Amino acid sequence: MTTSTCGHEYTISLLELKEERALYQQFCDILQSLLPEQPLSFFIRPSLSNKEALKLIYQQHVSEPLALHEMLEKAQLCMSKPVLISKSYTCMPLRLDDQVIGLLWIYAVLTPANCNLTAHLMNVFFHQLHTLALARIDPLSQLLNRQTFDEKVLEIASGQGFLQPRDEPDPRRWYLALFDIDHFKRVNDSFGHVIGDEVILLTAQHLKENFRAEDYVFRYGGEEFAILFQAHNDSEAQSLLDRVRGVIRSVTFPQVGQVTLSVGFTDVTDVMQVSELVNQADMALYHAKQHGRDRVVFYGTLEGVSLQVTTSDIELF
Ligand SMILES: Nc1nc2c(ncn2[C@@H]2O[C@H](COP(=O)(O)OP(=O)(O)OP(=O)(O)O)[C@@H](O)[C@H]2O)c(=O)[nH]1
Repeated sequence: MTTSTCGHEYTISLLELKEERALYQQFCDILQSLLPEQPLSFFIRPSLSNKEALKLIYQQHVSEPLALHEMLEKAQLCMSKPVLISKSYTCMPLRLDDQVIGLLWIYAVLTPANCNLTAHLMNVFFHQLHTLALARIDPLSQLLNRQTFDEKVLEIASGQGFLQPRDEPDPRRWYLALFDIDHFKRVNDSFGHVIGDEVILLTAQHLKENFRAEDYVFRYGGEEFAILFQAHNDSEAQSLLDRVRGVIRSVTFPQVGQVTLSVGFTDVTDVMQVSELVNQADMALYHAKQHGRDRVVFYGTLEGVSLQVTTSDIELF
């Protein structure tokens, strides 16, 4: 962070950033230099999804922080105000569609000048975050798009989680699953592309709802979805994917009725190339398609079998 104290320079420094992690870091650096003596906590929902809980991003000089639910309750007090100032604290909530998607809580009363500048910079930060988030979204399904996929896989394979890992004694590992809607061409041919698009959208929503907020759900291609998710082991991953497959199988899609999915998955190791990882999940998906569809296949169970699949048979992405 520069030593500048100029609001304009702070604004420019936020708008220049094209990567979310750097944007968070910059905003936290700004808070540190703008409010060096103030105890504060800064929370945000990193994906801007209202399903996700607020995460603590930054804290300084805080000895006894308020519980998050207390903060949220207090934030509700300023529904129509951009900033809430009491005798002992200043609260700046960020809102999107009536949801609090971020919260800066300062355990002190700011001067009006500092308060205005901080509120302004918080809005600049949020709008830049929102712009970056929109560039990562597929417009039809509202899932993360293909362009974001490689970036996230590399991030995960190199051991950098964007979010803090859950505090569990038995850590979970990352897996990649490829979901493909079965006989989707028939849906388009029988009902038209508009209904086909609706099936893609509804499937995307069900997938998103059935994975955790910290997992990543992508629209990978036309009727294909890629999921980066966590499980303790291979059998837990298999059960989770089978459950999701079952959920979608039980949905009655308007006009179309039942839709099934084939799924191939593999575990993510830190030495993998993205292409190798996708190739493994794709081989498992291919196997699921070849063995009746509407099933989940783990790449790790394909030893020997995968060798029978010739490269020309595999639809690489
Ligand atoms: N409506 C709609 N259709 C799409 C979209 N993207 C791809 N498709 C169609 O999805 C269909 C995929 O067909 P195939 O690759 O033959 O696969 P399938 O019919 O699902 O058969 P299996 O995968 O073998 O079960 C093609 O007809 C594409 O035109 C999209 O965004 N919207």
